[in-house]
Amino acid sequence: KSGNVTYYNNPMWPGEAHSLKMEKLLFQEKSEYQEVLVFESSSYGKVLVLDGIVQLTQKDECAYQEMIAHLPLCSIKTPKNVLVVGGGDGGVLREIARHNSVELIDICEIDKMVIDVSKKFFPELAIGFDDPRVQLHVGDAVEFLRNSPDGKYDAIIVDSSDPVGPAQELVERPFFETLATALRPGGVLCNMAESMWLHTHLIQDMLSVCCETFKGSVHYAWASVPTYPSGVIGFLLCSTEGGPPVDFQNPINPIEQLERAVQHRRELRFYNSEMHRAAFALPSYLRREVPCL
Ligand SMILES: NCCCCCc1nc2ccccc2[nH]1
Repeated sequence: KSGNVTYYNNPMWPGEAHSLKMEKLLFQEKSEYQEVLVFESSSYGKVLVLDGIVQLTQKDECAYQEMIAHLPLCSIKTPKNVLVVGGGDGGVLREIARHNSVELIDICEIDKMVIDVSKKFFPELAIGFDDPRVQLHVGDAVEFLRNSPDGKYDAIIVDSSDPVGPAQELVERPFFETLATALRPGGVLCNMAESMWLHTHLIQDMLSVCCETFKGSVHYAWASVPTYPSGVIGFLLCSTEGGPPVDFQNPINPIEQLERAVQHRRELRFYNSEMHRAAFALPSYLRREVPCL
């Protein structure tokens, strides 16, 4: 049926309602972990919703997928082994594949339905799974990392949903410690870090845990994503100690050099080295609130 899909009273945006006009309902089922919904919107293309929270739309997914992948990968010289936690829609894999220094892309997604739904309705994202470097692991990332050798990864990207469901454990201290152990010295972590307008306390909590856990550098960056409540989404960037210091604000491995190398992939729509630098400019209230920046 067509009409408006409106989300009231979600704890992620108390006191607000967010609405998109729906042309056609395409998929709605409960997986083992969450409700998975796909609909054709009037103005943002197809929309993927998990437990009532918009995860991506065809129109603005580029901002999120490109930033969460290239902010970390353009901050180190030659990323080789990369791990994606979550990311079952495949969009981040599509972006990582642009980096020809990458040799292995492990992805650990807990909900197979997200992968299957993306392949059916979002082929321009699920194309990420076609890259021969991708190794798919369906399951819990905590379990996956328990069996992973220390210091295996140059970069880890946590493309999670909100910590109000299957992703709850991904924002707690033990998991950040597990991530730090899985990274090589001077390795980088980038995880989805909510809205600086709505989740300052959650961001503050995550940042203070990361300042203690990652003895390298810890930074917060953000991007405009109109279909996320408050219109912005943040990224937490951390590097482990013991390697060359990582200066997140000045991409040591600029995407523009890579672009010349690999022409046949879909071109970037959002990320570039200027947007990379700009993403770390923070409002004063956040700079004051955020320790160790
Ligand atoms: N896994 C893709 C990213 C998911 C982000 C979901 C998200 N982004 C938000 C922004 C403001 C409020 C709630 C939000 N929930």
